[in-house]
Amino acid sequence: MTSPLRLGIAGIGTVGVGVIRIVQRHADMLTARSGRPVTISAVSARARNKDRGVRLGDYAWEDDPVTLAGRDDVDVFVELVGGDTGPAKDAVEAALKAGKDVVTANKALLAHHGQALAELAEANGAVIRFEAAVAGGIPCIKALGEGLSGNEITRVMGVMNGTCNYILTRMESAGLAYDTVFQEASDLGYLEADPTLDVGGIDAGHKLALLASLAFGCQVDFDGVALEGIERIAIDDINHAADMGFRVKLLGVAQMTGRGLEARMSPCLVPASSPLGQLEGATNMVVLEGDSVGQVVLRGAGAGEGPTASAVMGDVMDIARGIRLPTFGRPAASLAKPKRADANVPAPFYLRMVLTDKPGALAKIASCLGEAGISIDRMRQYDHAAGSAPVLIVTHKAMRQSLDSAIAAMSGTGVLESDPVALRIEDV
Ligand SMILES: NC(=O)C1=CN([C@@H]2O[C@H](COP(=O)(O)OP(=O)(O)OC[C@H]3O[C@@H](n4cnc5c(N)ncnc54)[C@H](OP(=O)(O)O)[C@@H]3O)[C@@H](O)[C@H]2O)C=CC1
Ligand SMILES: N[C@@H](CCO)C(=O)O
Repeated sequence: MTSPLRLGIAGIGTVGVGVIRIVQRHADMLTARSGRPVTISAVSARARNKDRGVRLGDYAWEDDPVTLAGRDDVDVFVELVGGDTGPAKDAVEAALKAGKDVVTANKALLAHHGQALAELAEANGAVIRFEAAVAGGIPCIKALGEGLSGNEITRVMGVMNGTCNYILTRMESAGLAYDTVFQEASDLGYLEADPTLDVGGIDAGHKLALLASLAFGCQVDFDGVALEGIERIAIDDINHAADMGFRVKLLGVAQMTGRGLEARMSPCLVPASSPLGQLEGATNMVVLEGDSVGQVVLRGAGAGEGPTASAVMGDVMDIARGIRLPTFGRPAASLAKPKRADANVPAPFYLRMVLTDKPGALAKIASCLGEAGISIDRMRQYDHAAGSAPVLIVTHKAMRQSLDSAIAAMSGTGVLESDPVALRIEDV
């Protein structure tokens, strides 16, 4: 029989346990599909005696993931610890230096160190696979890197943080305030240990940076992703959007423009009738656009034990079958640093603000927009509360930079009671 592919799994939390369950449950099927058995030699985590609800007795134990990565009986190092520094990074580097292939779900690690790790892998004849790092169970890396590799990719988009989509859709369906739903998400265990990673758009930004590298053949450039979180979205924004036929989504968009690579992760208004607009709960959606294929929409679970382990195992199976592709779709040395777009493609914007209710207040705001070259499409004062006037404005297409300078000018008028909320209306 062909020699087995032997895994060393570092991290036996949610995802690691899911991977072990698949290997144990589907041993015969995996062998039949890949032509060789897939086995586990050793595992590593912090707490050796913790009951993880899965059989571990057949596997060697290592306290240190770096030692695990260097074991002679490990062909593929499966990194499911997490974090962009510390044991995850040290162990992945050790595995690659030893010429071992790496499968990881760690978007933070690759968003920050993807280029260096891809170079290290190639220098040592190893491969890195990371399907689980972007949109959990959705095989979007494989779709982009393989199925669509005959296309020039024109745009990639996605709702890639389930927690944020849960919060935004639950606010709308239950009419609840952000803080209330944030607490619900926390009680349900959805939030990362540091919730800013979710609601600040950072986790989804990591994922977008990885997709953009594959899509546009450039180095991973997480610092080039313009990030904005959902913390300032109020139930008023959700309701106004719904009145106009839109939904608010934390949307990632990456596209190559004449000005360079535009990559942003921010709350946007999308048509309620679009596939993205209809995405409910903690589900993810990735939209890929190519010059020959047109638009491809992938929808599925972006997190959780089963879906994420499914993606990890897809990568393991490719390695078992002998499929060896460069980390970001082409040799690392050929990936150039992307030129960052100095301005975004223009779009209409939604603006909500609270003004001091006094004569001329609205005129001052309108003139700030006019002086920045921004034309107003719709404007209304929608409520009144003791001296304050909430106002909603929808602009014609404008550059975000122009809008930001208009908002900066507004803050000098003395009529703003709080910083305006500005949301791009995205053409999806
Ligand atoms: N959970 C999900 O739905 C998804 C997760 N991911 C990514 O997958 C990776 C794993 O996530 P998840 O399974 O949720 O994380 P968990 O927190 O559930 O598990 C992390 C595991 O790593 C172990 N660990 C932590 N520090 C060390 C260390 N210093 N040495 C050895 N082991 C260590 C922990 O040990 P112990 O159990 O003993 O504490 C635990 O087993 C992360 O990169 C995450 O971003 C990606 C997509 C979805
Ligand atoms: N915190 C992430 C987990 C999956 O990466 C989410 O909510 O989507």
